[in-house]
Amino acid sequence: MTIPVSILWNQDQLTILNQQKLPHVIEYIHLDTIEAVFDAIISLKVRGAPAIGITAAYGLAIGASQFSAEKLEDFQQELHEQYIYLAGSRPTAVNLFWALERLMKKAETAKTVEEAKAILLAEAIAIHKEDEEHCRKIGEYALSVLGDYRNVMTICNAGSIATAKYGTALAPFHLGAEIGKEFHVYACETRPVFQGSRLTVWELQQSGVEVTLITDGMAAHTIQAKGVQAIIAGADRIAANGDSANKIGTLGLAILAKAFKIPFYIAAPSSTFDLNLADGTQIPIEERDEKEITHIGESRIAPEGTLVYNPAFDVTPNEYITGIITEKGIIYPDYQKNIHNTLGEQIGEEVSQ
Ligand SMILES: CSC[C@H]1O[C@H](OP(=O)(O)O)[C@H](O)[C@@H]1O
Repeated sequence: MTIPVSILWNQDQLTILNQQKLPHVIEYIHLDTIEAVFDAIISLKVRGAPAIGITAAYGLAIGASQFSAEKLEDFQQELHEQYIYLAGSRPTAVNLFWALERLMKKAETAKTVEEAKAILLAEAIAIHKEDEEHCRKIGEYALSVLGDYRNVMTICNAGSIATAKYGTALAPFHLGAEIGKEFHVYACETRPVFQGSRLTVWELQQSGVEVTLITDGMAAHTIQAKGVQAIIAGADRIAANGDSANKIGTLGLAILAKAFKIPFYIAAPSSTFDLNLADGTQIPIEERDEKEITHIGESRIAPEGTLVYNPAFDVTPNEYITGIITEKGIIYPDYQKNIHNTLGEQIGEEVSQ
C-alpha cells in the first residue's frame, strides 16, 4: 500500500501528478516555466490549498532562475511582477498568497541576484518539506479525536495529493491504515469537478482504506442509514474567528452534522489561516467556468443558454465547527481567542488577497 504524492522536486526539476487525468491515467508533468505552473494551478492539474502554495513557490523560484536582470533592483522588480502574476491564478486558497509572500520576504534579504535566486529555491523546498511534516501532525491529532469512530464522511479531496503528503482531512485515514486502525470513509463525489469520486476514492484505495462513494445529495440519508459518526473536511482559507472556506458542499455537511448531532471537524495547517480577515464574509469565493456544470467532460448535459452559478467554495460559520485540527494542535471555541493563542501573531501579518 502506498500514500500517493503529487509534487516532486529532484535534480532541480519540478514534477507534478496531473490530477485532471486521475484516476484512469497516471501522468507526471515537468513544469519548467512560471507559465506552466500558472496553467497547472488554474486548470486544476495541481489542486488543493497546500499543494497550490507549494507549487506556486516552486514556480516563482523557477521563474526567477530564468530572469536576465543583472542588477538586484531590476531583478526584484521582475520578481514582484511574477509574484502578482502567480497570485492571480486562484483567489480562495490563502496558501497560494502565504507561500508567495514568504518567498518575497525572504528574497528581500538578498544582497545579489544569485543570492536571491538561491534563497527563493531554498524557501520553496522548505515550504514543501514543512507541509509534509505538518500534515503528518494533523493526521496524528485527527486520530486522537476520530480514533473511536469507524464510519466517517468527507468531501472533496483534502488528501495527500492536495498537499505535500498525507493530506489534511484524509491524513488520519492514511495514518490509521499504517497502524491497523480501520475506518470506513464515505466520500462525497463532489460535483462539479468530482474530486471525491476521481481523487479521494482513488487515493484511499492506494492506501488500503475502505471507502464508499456517494453522490453529494446522498449525504443526509447516508449519515442516517449508515451511522456516520463524524465528518471531517479540509479548508482553503480560515478567518480569524474560525469561519472556514472549503469546497462547495462543505457548508451543507456542517449543517447536517449539527442536525444529526455528530462532530464536524476542519483539518488544515496554519498556512491556511488568514488572520487579516475578521470573519468568513471577507473570504473571496472563486467562481469557475459554467461548462464545469453544464457538461460532463465534453458531453453537454444542460440545455444551451442555461443560466449557471458555479461557486467553487462555500464558507462554514464557526458555530458549525466542532474543532479545527492543525499541526499545532486542535483548536476549539472560543475560536477568536484560541486561534490567536495557538497560532501566534506572526500569521496575522501575512498577506490577505
Ligand atoms: C488540503 S486542502 C484541499 C482543499 O482544496 C480543495 O479545493 P480545490 O480542489 O478546488 O483546489 C478543496 O476545497 C479541499 O478541501
